[in-house]
Amino acid sequence: MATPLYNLKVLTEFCAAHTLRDYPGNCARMHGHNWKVEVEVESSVLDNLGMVLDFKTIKQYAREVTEIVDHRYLNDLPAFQNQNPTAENIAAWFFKEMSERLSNNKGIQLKAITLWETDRACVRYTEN
Ligand SMILES: Nc1nc2c(c(=O)[nH]1)N=C([C@H](O)[C@H](O)COP(=O)(O)OP(=O)(O)OP(=O)(O)O)CN2
Ligand SMILES: [Zn+2]
Repeated sequence: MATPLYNLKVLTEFCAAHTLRDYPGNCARMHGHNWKVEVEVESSVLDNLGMVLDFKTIKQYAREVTEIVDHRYLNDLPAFQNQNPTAENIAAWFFKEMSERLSNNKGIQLKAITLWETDRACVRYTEN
C-alpha cells in the first residue's frame, strides 16, 4: 500500500536592500528586492485534527524569520557579514532559521525553501 506524504506550502515575503560584494556588474551597487519565500513542510502523519501542522503555526514561524530581514540592509546583518546576501545564501539562512523553529514538532520535516528574488528567478534550497 502506498504511504501518504503531505507537502504543505506557506508563502511569505519581505522587502530589503543588498549589495553583492565583488560582483562584476550593477548588483555590486546597493539595490532592493521584494523577495518571496515559499516554505515547504513535509510529513506522512496527521494529528487528531487531520493536520500535519496548522498553517497558522508555519506562517507565524515564517513571519518571525522575515521580521529579521524585512526593511533591512542585508549586508549589515551578522548572517551576511562573511558571505554575500545572494538568493542562495539567503535561502540557506532561511532554511536554518525555520528548521530551528520547527524542530519541536515531531515527525515534521522542513523540505525546502524557495526564494524568489525577481518574478523570473528563484532558488530552491533543500538538505539531505
Ligand atoms: N545565482 C544568482 N545570481 C544572481 C543573484 C543571486 O542572488 N544568485 N543576484 C543577482 C542580483 O541580486 C540582481 O539584483 C538580480 O537581478 P537580475 O536577475 O539581474 O534581474 P533584473 O530583473 O534586475 O535584470 P534582468 O537581467 O533584466 O533580468 C544577480 N544574479
Ligand atoms: Zn539583488
